[in-house]
Amino acid sequence: PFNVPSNPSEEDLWLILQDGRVLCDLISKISGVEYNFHNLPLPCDRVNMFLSAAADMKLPLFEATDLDEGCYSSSSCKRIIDCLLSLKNFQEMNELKEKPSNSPTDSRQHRSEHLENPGKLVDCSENGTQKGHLQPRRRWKIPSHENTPLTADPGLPSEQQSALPPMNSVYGPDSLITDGQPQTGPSPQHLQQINKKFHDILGINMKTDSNSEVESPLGKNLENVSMQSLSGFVTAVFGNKQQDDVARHVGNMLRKVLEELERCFTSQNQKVTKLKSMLKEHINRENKLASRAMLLETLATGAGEEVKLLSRHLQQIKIEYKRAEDDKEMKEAMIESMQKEKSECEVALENLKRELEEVVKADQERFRHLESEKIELEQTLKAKIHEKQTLLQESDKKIQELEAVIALEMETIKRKCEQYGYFINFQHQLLKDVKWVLHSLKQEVLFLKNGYEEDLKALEGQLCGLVHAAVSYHRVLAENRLLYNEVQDLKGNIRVYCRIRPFLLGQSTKHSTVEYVGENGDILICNPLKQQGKEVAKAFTFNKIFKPSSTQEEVFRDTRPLIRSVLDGFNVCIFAYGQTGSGKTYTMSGPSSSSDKDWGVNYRALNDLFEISRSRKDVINYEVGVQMIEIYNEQVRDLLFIDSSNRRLEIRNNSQLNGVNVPDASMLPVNSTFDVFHLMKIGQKNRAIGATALNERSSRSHSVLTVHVRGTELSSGAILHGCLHLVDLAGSERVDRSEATGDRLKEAQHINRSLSALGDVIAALAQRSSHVPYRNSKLTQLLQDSLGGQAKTLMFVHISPDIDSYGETLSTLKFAQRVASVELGAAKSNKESKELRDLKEQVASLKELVSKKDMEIDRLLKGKSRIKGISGSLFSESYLDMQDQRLRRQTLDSKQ
Ligand SMILES: Nc1ncnc2c1ncn2[C@@H]1O[C@H](COP(=O)(O)OP(=O)(O)OP(=O)(O)O)[C@@H](O)[C@H]1O
Repeated sequence: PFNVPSNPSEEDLWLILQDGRVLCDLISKISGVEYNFHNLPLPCDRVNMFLSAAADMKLPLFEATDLDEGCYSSSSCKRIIDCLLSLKNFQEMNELKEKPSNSPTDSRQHRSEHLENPGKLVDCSENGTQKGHLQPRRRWKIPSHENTPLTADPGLPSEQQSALPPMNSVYGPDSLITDGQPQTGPSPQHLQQINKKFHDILGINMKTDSNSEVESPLGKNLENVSMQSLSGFVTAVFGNKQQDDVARHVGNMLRKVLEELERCFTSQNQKVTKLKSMLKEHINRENKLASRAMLLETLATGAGEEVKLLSRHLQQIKIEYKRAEDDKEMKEAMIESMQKEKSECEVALENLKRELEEVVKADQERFRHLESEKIELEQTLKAKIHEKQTLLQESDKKIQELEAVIALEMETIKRKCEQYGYFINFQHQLLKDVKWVLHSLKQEVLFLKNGYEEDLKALEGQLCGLVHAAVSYHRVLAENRLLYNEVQDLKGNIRVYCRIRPFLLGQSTKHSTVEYVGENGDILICNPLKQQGKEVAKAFTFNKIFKPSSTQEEVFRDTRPLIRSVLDGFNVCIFAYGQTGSGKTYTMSGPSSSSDKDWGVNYRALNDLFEISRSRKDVINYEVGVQMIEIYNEQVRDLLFIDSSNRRLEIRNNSQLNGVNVPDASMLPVNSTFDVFHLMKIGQKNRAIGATALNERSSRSHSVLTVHVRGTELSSGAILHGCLHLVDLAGSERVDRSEATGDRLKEAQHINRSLSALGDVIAALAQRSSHVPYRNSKLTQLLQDSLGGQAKTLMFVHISPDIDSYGETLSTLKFAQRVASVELGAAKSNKESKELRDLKEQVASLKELVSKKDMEIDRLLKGKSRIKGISGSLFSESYLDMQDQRLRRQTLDSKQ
């Protein structure tokens, strides 16, 4: 409806818009307000009028200068078109208000779309109602990939085409606007080109269709490429490759990328130079145009119509100039971005170069290391070769030396062989001589052998004699034992010796109760203070009386034979009886600080025992054990207890237990007198523990030292047992005299009871009574095996000569006499009886026989040792042992 040519060009349309008249007509028509723009002479005033009217209608506005820039500036163009479209929408809405549409839904939709986004150019192109209006808008539509040509628009003038950037450049003119916004990234076509090149560089045959197994991330728009797809791509490309292959591939790839980048840079540089030259041309052309404009302006002053034309021309030139300037700006921006890209590429290139250099450096380092190793190895090998060569040379030398030595040795050996030959011949000769000597020696040996055999036979005879002698020796020994026992029996199985204690220091020696002591065991006791004739002296007879002057040795002398009986296998019991302080302990043990001279019966008996056992060691092997027991208040206690529990012990009358009647008491083995001393000290110490301040324990209890002897006859292996009891009895003083009460009375009663029980037992034995009351006291129970039978009993009765002890002395002697009278009674009554004389003769003859046998044994022993000496010089020890064993066997056989 406006003054528009039927087929306007783009420039025509812009010129119309710049004139402003069409715009003013249009807005007057649409708004219904009459604008008097005809009065306005200048196009810019008319445009300003339009813009103020559009502002009143609250339409989106543009700048007046936007019309000058026109289609060469996308932003200006967009603003203008937004404004016009809004105007158009405004008109359509007015039309709708006037006449309702046949398809209200479509038009409403259409309208609403325009209202929501009045500047959306796509809708304009699709809306057929806008045909014939503003045709150049087609150029600003969003280009699709299919429709966008990759070459220049043939519709454009050649000048404009040359001003546009080439279509294969990064930003083509068709990619300038996307959804109404200027596009800042590369075009899809360009990305495809890059992708293709990238594949070419990688040498990867990638398929870009949707069915391909591995899709290159470069096949998509780079904005959408994620790191996962890139890593997937890398895994797909390199996943099944070896590490070396990957390194090689990456190396190749980097090299190709570098090459490509360099190539890009060179092409970009070329383009930049080209653009620069184009820019220069533009500037030249602008200069030309400016000069032309100046010329035209001068001409315009002359011609009115021509001026109009010229002004048009000028306007056109200005537009061209503007366009050229825009073009220049765009190219500069492009150059800037390309330079930026170049610098980024250069940085990347630098990084790659640096990495490459590092890799190369590492390789070179490795190579150098390997080289140095190689050199070292070569040097080592050379050294070793040299060493081996020197060794080889040395070994060669040594071989030569050894060969020379061997040759010398061979010479020496040859010489020695010759010498040995002579020597062997000489030895042969010598051997012959030796053989001859040997023969003669053999003859001599045979002669000697015959002589020795004869000697041996003689010796054998002698040995047989010796064997017989030995057999008879043992027999004689046994006989001797029996005879000895018979002698002891004849002396009496129960013997009572009386020992008179000397006066003690401080005691008056003026009056002694002992009136007379006879040589044959008689003793007269009287009270010197009593008037003569009133009381007769009391006479007692015992086996022997020891005077106060008797020494310990003398006292023991008559006891010694009984010790021998113990070793012969008989039981012996030695008692010390008497009142307290009468000297019992003195007799049995001796004074406390005793020397050998003062030793009591105990030590002397044991000393003898060990001496005799040692003298018999060739015949019998003795083992000696000791027990020490105390009987206090009819309770048996061990005096050699080891543990602290000194418990009460039981007496078991069992003679089959080798005479050990208190098996629970400690039995300690002894090998010497010293051992016995030691044990007795322990016993006395333990006995003293029970003592009180008032009473000595020793006077209130019986102590029994029992020596058990076990002898093994070496020749026959026969075993004999002997037992020696050494009993220190408690004080025998009478109870009524001591006027004791309480414990003391009880003790005294026990003592008296046990002593009278002992007297009863001994009396029963002496009378050979059918019943012997052993069980009446612990003491008699304990000594049962050693009282009666073949056992020997010896009682030392102790009396004190002082007048104060007269009564006790009398009672003691009476008790002792009761024991002794049985044995001695008969002899006492008829001392001169024939029986006794016979007995004495018999004893004398037996003694003679025993001494003879002893002599015979001595002789045999001497002969044996002599023969042993002779045979020792003639025969070896083993031979003699053999003979000895043979003899022993023969002896045993003969015994059997
Ligand atoms: N034959 C003796 N020669 C010299 N002194 C003696 C003799 N007999 C005993 N004595 C002395 O008499 C004192 C008493 O002797 P002993 O202790 O032996 O008597 P006891 O009968 O054992 O007394 P107890 O019943 O208290 O043990 C002691 O000092 C002792 O040295």
